Amino acid sequence: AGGGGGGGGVGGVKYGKVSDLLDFVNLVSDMSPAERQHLPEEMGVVLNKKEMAVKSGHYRINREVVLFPWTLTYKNPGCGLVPKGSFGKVHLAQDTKTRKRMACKLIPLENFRVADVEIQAKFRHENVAELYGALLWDQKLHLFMEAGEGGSVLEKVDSCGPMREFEIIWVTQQVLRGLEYLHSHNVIHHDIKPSNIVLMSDKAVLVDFGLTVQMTEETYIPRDLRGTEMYMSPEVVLCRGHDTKIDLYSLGATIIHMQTGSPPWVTRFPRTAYPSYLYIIHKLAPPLEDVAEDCSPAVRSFLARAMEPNPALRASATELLAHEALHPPREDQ
Ligand SMILES: Nc1nnc(-c2c[nH]c3ncc(-c4c[nH]c5ccccc45)cc23)o1
Repeated sequence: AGGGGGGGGVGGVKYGKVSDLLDFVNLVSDMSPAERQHLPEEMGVVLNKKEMAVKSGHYRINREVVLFPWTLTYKNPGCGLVPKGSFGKVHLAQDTKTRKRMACKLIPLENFRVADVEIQAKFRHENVAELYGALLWDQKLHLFMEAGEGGSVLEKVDSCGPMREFEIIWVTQQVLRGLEYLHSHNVIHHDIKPSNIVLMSDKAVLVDFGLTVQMTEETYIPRDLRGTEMYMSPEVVLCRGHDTKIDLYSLGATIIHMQTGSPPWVTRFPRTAYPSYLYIIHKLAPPLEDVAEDCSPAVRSFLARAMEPNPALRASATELLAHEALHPPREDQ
């Protein structure tokens, strides 16, 4: 897959379908380090025929595409490289022929998991960052994806401070639509937090599927602790099995971060004194004391439903989308 064929050219990059891309990434990830040494220099599958112009089987950095540091939308001193995702640096990329701007995540082969790509390739939704193609150059996998040029919610909050309630409601609706779709396919994102929500002019999308899990049973029994502590639900901390409801708890924690500028817990339990929050979450969740003082009663009620400690009683994405907090009466009504 990807080697030599397709595109009628000499390079190893071809246009293909999702199944071709999955064959390619499985082939590459199954290889031993020794076998990887003998891979062609350039290899890959491009899904997005419209906006990625493969030329005679080639799609080369600084030829068919250029990568450059992401000039942050805000003035914060970011090094121009987007904060690392689960296992990769994210650059801004631009196709030299179509001018299409994309996000390009570089993942060293030794860190690459097929799950990184599989979910994004198989499940397409307007609130899930679209995967445009996967290419291998000098032992690094380059994932080309839909770019959120407004940066992530974390950058926005770090640079501009707490968000206003109507902005929080807008982001929450977008995230819930993406989660409702993923959960309807038994997919758990597993790392919902401000840095994994990126902004475009007209929507927000979920990114970083490196910890994603596709459930085959009612409950997912984890082998390891996955996610980011401050946004983690009590049932994940307990490690006795969980389901898609964990993403809604993490969304609640993300809302607290958007409205106060800090994740839950850290203001009351400073990181300097608490190396881990797992016990605190287990004993004290939900962190409703960390909800912003000026939070509206409707959003406060939303948070109680999203962060209900018992996942069986916690609201689903569909139920939360119907919550009154997301349908505030218009000013003039
Ligand atoms: N870990 C991860 N896996 N996939 C992505 C990703 C896909 N499309 C994207 N678009 C934008 C950004 C992004 C994050 N912080 C930023 C700050 C400034 C500008 C852009 C950004 C990240 C992505 O990120």
